[in-house]
Amino acid sequence: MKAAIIGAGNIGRALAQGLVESGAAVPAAITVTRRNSAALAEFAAEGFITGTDNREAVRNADVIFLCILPQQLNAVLDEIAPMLQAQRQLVVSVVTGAHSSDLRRHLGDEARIIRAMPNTALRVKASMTCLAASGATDEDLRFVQHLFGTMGSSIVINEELMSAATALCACGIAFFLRSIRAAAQGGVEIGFHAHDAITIAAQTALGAAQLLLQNGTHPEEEIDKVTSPKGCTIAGLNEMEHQGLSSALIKGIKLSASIAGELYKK
Ligand SMILES: NC(=O)c1ccc[n+]([C@@H]2O[C@H](COP(=O)([O-])OP(=O)(O)OC[C@H]3O[C@@H](n4cnc5c(N)ncnc54)[C@H](OP(=O)(O)O)[C@@H]3O)[C@@H](O)[C@H]2O)c1
Ligand code: PRO
Repeated sequence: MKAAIIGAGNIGRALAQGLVESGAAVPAAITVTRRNSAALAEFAAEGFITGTDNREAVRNADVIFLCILPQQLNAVLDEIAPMLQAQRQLVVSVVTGAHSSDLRRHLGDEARIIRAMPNTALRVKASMTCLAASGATDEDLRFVQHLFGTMGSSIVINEELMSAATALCACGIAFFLRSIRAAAQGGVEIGFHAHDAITIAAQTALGAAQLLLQNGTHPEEEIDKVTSPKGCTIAGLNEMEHQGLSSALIKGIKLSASIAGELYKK
């Protein structure tokens, strides 16, 4: 696979690294672009093809990943549209809030488009990626599912749920990271050095996630196995709930999803 990553920022970086780490592509088959050429030096040092010319990057690619900000999308689409060969090339957009019909307005009716909503854990092959196809073939979708599957897990969703996916999955990693940081700060208050507190909190979070993913259980079922009667877990949990833990997460995710849906229009 020859890939073009248009927009080598945070998620473009994670994607480039994930593609290589997972063995899906070698650096020499991936062209990464951004306008600031100095910022591409580290990619070049790792063997990626780099450049500031999006058209040139698209010309040589089988798969084009759009990794620019929503407000940068229209200019990029207009720039690459004349180069795009729908028969030969697949467009994968990770851009928040831009519907496939928005992309199609610029790229034409024939364009094969898949929207993807991964998170930065792509770079450690542990992303959750939500996918929705528009005008792409079943084979395209299977290919992209496989691709993101090598960098974690992937799930196909209705495109109308893409803003919800953005909040739960792409922003979600920041929400869980903040939770781990908060737990670690609590850990420091009760006696651990910061580094140990983060290691303990992060591994504990990983264990919690693996219990759910491997056992297919509901979180509350696993919690019931931890909360001894009159014990310290239920005391801690109930205090967190009195302080609004679940409510804060739910409200944050709802706000995030509603803003995700508006970002492209701004
Ligand atoms: N970050 C995440 O975790 C995440 C997860 C899922 C989806 N997304 C979505 O992915 C997109 C990118 O997010 P991000 O966080 O990676 O943003 P970012 O770090 O700002 O990256 C965007 C990149 O696009 C480049 N760029 C801007 N205009 C360009 C152009 N005309 N041609 C080529 N490159 C151009 C920018 O570099 P120059 O200024 O040097 O051009 C920048 O490196 C957004 O739509 C976001 O909603 C992000
Ligand atoms: N980062 C982007 C944002 O914060 C979209 C999901 C993750 O807008």
